[in-house]
Amino acid sequence: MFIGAQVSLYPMTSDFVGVITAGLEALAPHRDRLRVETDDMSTLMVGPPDALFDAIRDLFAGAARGPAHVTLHATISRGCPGEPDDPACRCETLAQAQTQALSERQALAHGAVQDATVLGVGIDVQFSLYAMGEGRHMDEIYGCIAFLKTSGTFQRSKNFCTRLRGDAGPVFETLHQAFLRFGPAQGHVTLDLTASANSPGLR
Ligand SMILES: Cc1ncc(C[n+]2csc(CCO)c2C)c(N)n1
Repeated sequence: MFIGAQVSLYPMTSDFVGVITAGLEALAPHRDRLRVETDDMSTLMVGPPDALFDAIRDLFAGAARGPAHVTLHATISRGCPGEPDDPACRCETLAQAQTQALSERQALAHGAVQDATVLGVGIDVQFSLYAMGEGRHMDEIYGCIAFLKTSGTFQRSKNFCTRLRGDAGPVFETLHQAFLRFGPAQGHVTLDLTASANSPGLR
């Protein structure tokens, strides 16, 4: 399986390079578990989901600790049939999910968010989970939305997406669990994510 993300920070300040650099510096502890490649548009991260979501969380928290309004956009993908298999992306939780009922996966996801580390950085998120394939894929999406509503980070449902709000720790753990535990364990699942911090619209 191939698991990874293309991630971009968009700081709303003339010092945008400083904010992006602060975010990229926060990736340092994750570079030994992920392949990280930055260019002028985005940063590619490839590796297992736990390392991937911790890295995106710390990238965004690193940028959001300053006073500037900053947004992040990420396209996160697992199991894309067009990508090469990469043993570095192996994930025990995905292997186990194949034999777990939806209710069991919801309970495990809930527990993981309860245990998430609080970072002291408040964020807003809007995201969509896409479980590719045929058949009853909406059962997985509705199961995921039921988990989101009990996660403690749910803000509201919108057309095509869900909004979360709270500390970056539990919010990114909610996203991690949605991506990992819902949709076909060995199939193609993507997550489209926009995060925002320090928005003047909230003051
Ligand atoms: C996470 C992330 N990675 C790369 C870019 C692309 N980018 C745009 S400006 C800039 C700094 C000066 O080159 C970089 C690297 C981004 N926006 N966010």
